[in-house]
Amino acid sequence: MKKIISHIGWFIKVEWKQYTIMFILLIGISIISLAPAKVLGEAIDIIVSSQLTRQNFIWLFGLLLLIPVLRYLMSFLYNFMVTKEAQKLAYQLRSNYLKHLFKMDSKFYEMYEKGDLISRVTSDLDSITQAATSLLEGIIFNVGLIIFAIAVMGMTISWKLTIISITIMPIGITILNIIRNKKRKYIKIHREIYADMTEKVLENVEGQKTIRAYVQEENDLKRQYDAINKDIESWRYIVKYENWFTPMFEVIYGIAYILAFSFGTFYIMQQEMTLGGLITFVAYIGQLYGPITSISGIFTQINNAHISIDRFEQVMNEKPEVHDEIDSKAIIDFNVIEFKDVTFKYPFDKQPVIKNIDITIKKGQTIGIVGPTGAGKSTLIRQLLREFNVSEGTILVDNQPIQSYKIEDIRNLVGYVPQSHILFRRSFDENILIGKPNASSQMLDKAVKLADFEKDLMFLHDGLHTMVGESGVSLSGGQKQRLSIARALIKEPAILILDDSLSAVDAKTEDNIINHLKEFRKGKTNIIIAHRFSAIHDADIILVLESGRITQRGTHQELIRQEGWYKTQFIEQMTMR
Ligand SMILES: Nc1ncnc2c1ncn2[C@@H]1O[C@H](COP(=O)(O)OP(=O)(O)OP(=O)(O)O)[C@@H](O)[C@H]1O
Repeated sequence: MKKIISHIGWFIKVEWKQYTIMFILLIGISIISLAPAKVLGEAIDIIVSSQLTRQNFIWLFGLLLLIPVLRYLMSFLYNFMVTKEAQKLAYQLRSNYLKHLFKMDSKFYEMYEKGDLISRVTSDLDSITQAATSLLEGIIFNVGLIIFAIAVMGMTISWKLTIISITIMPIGITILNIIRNKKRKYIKIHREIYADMTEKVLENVEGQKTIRAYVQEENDLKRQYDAINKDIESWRYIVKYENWFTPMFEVIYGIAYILAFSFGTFYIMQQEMTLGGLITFVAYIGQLYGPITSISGIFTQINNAHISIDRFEQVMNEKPEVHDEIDSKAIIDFNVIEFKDVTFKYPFDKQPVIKNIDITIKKGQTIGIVGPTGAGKSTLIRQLLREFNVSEGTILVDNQPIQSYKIEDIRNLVGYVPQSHILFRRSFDENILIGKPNASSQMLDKAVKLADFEKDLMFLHDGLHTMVGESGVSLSGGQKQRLSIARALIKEPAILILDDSLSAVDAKTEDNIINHLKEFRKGKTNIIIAHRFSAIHDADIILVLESGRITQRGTHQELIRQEGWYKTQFIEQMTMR
């Protein structure tokens, strides 16, 4: 409870006026809920004692009519407000979470699976929001109703009967507590199993084409069913205790009725209470059932919310290792970038992927990077995106460590075209404009031209306004590559990185793009990772990376004269042509 309040205290502080009105409404609703039984009891006593007059009748009739109308109005207002507050809170928590995810670095995304992150912002967040809003109702309304009912029963009907009837209640409440404690143990496990199931469903949706291509539907479905079964199994544990104990609570509650009825009849005979009093009393016993079980439900909700808050806060408390310092410097262009003895190891790996790298990248140069698959080419160049901190050595930008600059500025220097192209379900131009949202239409046209995408436009029914299908499925591999290149080019970045981004285009298109880069990116830096040497042939410097180390460097002409990986591969590629 304390945890929930401290977690959403800021929200209650901001919304205190609404919370105060809701508090007053709930007290009103709980008092008014008790009124019909009381009026009915009074009416019966008046009838039994033959004191029913026309005036009494109109008065009682009016009251019985007014009570539900008032209750309806108050409940309507309360429900309206509570729903609005729940939505506001969910919006705030969700947007804070999403903002936080954007701040996190690549290490964080290696630690958490997508499905897990999604379940934290959906089911966990729902349980926090629910607790934060329904707790007020649960506690104020139910506790209020129990207190008022017992007070009315004791003060206006019979203290003795009240004490006799409610002594049985603690046993019932203890039973409800047992159920709650047993459930708590399994809820945490269930949340983890649920996250795992979400991850598997996501993987299945993303990879369904591959699964179908390899006719693996049955195997994959089996994996899915296993995950779903595990989820159901864990939920079964949770409801098991409920199914065992809830009927016992009903039996004990029934005893309260028997006690009220038998002792009540006895007190009527003793003329210690009236028939109307007993009817009101029994009606109140009935009215207490809901609040008592609800309060136990509230404790379950509190438990769930505690677990969810822990899971939610675990993510929110993660700090990115790659972050800005207060005195981080701004940078809009550079002259020279130097890798000095850089070694890098992925956070959860034992061995470094790139080792003792020394390179100098000057403004205006075109650098080619080649090497066997898995040699570390992408890893090497992605260091410029500041996804991770290097493990050893330094990267200097104009003689200052790269960490001393604002991360956003460093990323803004770079236009990175990755190997796997992420296209969004937006139009072609919107996909390109992600590179520079405020670009003019001339800049857009130029980027399309430079990426050699112009020729594809005639096949699009609505030109650049045509929608790209889900994850770009309606595009060929080469079209996706060129669209991604246009996105990077529109940014007019100081450094353009093509990470094996020409692998799916034909030789002529590759030639066109390389020629466009030479022509239009004069004075800017291009880094091209490629397997086909034709793409890096004219680079100022070509680096050969093997097993994470630079084994050769030089121009194409220099490298084909040296014995080594480059010459061997070059001859192989020439003979295959
Ligand atoms: N996020 C990651 N976490 C752990 N290891 C990784 C990660 N990304 C890449 N690796 C590993 O680092 C090594 C180098 O990968 P990298 O993608 O840099 O090579 P590459 O030379 O670009 O390969 P390719 O030519 O096939 O694209 C590989 O062994 C790969 O498994």
